[in-house]
Amino acid sequence: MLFKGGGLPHESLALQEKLFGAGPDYNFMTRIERFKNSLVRVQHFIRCCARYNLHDHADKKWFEGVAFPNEVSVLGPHSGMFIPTLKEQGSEEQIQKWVPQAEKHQIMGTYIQTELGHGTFVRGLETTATYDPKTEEFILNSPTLTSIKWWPGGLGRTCNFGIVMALLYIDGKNYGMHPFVVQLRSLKTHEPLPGLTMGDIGPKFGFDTVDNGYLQFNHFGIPRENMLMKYCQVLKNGTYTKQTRNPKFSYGAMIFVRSMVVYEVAGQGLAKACTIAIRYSAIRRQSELKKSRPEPQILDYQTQQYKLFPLLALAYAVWFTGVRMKEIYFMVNNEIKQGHTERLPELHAISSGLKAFTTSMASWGIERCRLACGGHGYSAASGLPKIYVNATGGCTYEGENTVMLLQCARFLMNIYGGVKNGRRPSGSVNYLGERISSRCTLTSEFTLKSLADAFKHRAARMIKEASERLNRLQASGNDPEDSWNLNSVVLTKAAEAHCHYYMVLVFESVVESVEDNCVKDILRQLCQLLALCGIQENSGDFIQDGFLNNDQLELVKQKQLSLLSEIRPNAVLLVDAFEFHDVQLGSILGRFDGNVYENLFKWAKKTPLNKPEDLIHRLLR
Ligand SMILES: CC/C=C\C/C=C\C/C=C\C/C=C\C/C=C\C/C=C/C(=O)SCCNC(=O)CCNC(=O)[C@H](O)C(C)(C)COP(=O)(O)OP(=O)(O)OC[C@H]1O[C@@H](n2cnc3c(N)ncnc32)[C@H](O)[C@@H]1OP(=O)(O)O
Ligand SMILES: Cc1cc2nc3c(=O)[nH]c(=O)nc-3n(C[C@H](O)[C@H](O)[C@H](O)COP(=O)(O)OP(=O)(O)OC[C@H]3O[C@@H](n4cnc5c(N)ncnc54)[C@H](O)[C@@H]3O)c2cc1C
Repeated sequence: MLFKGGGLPHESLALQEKLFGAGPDYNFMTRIERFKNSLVRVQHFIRCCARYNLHDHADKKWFEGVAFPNEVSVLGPHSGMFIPTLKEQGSEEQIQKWVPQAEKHQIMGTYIQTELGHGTFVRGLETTATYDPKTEEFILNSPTLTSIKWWPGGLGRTCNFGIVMALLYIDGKNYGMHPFVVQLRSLKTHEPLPGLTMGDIGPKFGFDTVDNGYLQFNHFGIPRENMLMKYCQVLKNGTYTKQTRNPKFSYGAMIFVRSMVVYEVAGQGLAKACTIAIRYSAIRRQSELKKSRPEPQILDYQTQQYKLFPLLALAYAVWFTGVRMKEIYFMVNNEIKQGHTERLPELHAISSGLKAFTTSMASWGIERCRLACGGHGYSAASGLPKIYVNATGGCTYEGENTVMLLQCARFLMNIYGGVKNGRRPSGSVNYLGERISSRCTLTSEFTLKSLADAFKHRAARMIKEASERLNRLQASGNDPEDSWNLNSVVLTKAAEAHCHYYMVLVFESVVESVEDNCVKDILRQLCQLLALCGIQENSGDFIQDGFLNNDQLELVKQKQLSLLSEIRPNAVLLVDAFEFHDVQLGSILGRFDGNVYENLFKWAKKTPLNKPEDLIHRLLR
């Protein structure tokens, strides 16, 4: 019960729904069958929302976790981007008009930004929305091949509405990117409206249950009232007005999803993978530790513990960090709504940095879990391939990870520059204003404070060095842009060090807040392991300036190894504590009852290749 709190009743309700628990096996379906199956589930989910009065986004999420295990449905873009953007960027009138229909699923929408030629560089997008005061319409157009919208989830076949990000033109003047509500398909026939060419972009690495799509506009008119006008307005006569505001408000949907992805994608994905790999490692027996003794559980091999327990610690860390990231998002967003925008840059930086840092770590960790399961990990029955292909998408969507780290670094450079000029930083970067000790306080006790301080030292030093290197590059004649590019590897590493410190700090604060001494001790061990592995894997960063010496590094290694044995008795309990139901794991290896072999055999017998099939039979005869 460490995690779930108020979510359980909704999860139990969802688990009672036969359609979610049973049905055809995902692994034996073609992509089209997967997509259709997901749509059937979407419809049932919508009925359940009405039946159980599910309105709150968080309540629905519990349900979705059971209805769409380890996959994204078309409801993701609808409830995660379309509705929040309407709410955040629409005027009161617009919210009244569209949000109730969208919440009742009478219209289904998505977020249409990326184009064939540009995803990362939002200012390079080419779709135009030209205002015509005579008809009081915006004319949407795709002027080039590269301007065709490409990727939006649900666009291919499902959605009948979308929020299209396009360059606003009035009287030949470009006012930059703005959001427009666009009806895409007939509400009667579901056919694309005239002037739109659209469809699915084809098979992908994962995301089989989502129809990521393309959309080409051919001078397609929409009413003036369809530009989202909370912050900027276009009057009937074509006058453009805007509130004093940060132009980056129109990037708000991205900040929201980045903030959610840390928990929903990285935290959940890695925790599920660890659950599967650790439970299976307690079931699987192989080789011998001692002659003539029973084969040990593979979890008793130190090397297996060394593979999996750091990932378990990481899963806890990412989970806690994801919860904290959500809290920060809602807190700062409330401040922004009340006109206090001071913390927007920090929110952008920390959500970009953590989204990148945690999805990369989780993606790497899920693959390690799969490898740790040997041959059976390679089978779809393990559930790990599906978890991996869907979670690793998080490294790319909502801002490619390197680019996101560079956004975080940009903020860190601004803050560090400010500190040099006497400004006091606050929030997640307040340590940049502190005098950081150059002496390492780590002793064999490895208190959480001393470990966090080591990460603080590393982050502060790497940020300082990245800033100084940037200045040197400029001083030696490079312009600011070239200097940035020539320094960008160093900058991404500084951003990672900042995020790493943040994650260790969050974990430490969670441990300190736990009252039950037994739970506290176990979590402390995990937090220590997380930090010690971080030090060892990045040891160069800690010894480069003499902060850590060889003796201390040896202590780090020894403690890491002793923690493996200390964690071993609780390992299975620690993954059980995530409380994933078998339906959510979708894994034979990770089954709660441990009946792995019997069910693998049953599963293999069901595979379609074992069914009588004329052509195969003829070819093989
Ligand atoms: C669908 C969601 C479902 C559910 C939601 C709930 C839970 C989530 C869980 C799961 C999600 C599951 C599935 C979803 C699956 C997929 C959905 C995917 C959707 C998409 O991918 S939508 C498209 C996303 N696209 C991007 O992210 C593009 C990335 N690029 C950019 O953001 C920008 O172009 C970039 C790189 C930031 C550069 O912008 P720009 O060139 O304009 O800025 P500068 O670099 O010049 O910087 C200027 C200045 O502005 C600051 N800044 C930049 N961005 C922001 C921002 N967003 N907010 C605030 N400030 C910003 C920047 O730092 C600079 O500041 P400075 O001058 O230094 O002070
Ligand atoms: C599963 C999935 C779902 C998606 N859903 C949606 C959706 O619903 N709506 C939507 O609008 N979009 C969606 N997208 C698109 C997604 O947002 C973009 O693919 C993403 O933002 C990355 O942009 P890109 O494809 O242009 O990558 P690119 O920018 O082309 O990246 C390619 C490489 O170039 C590097 N690079 C690019 N710019 C820089 C730079 N400035 N500095 C250093 N390196 C750089 C990157 O690091 C990367 O290594 C989705 C994508 C995926 C994979």
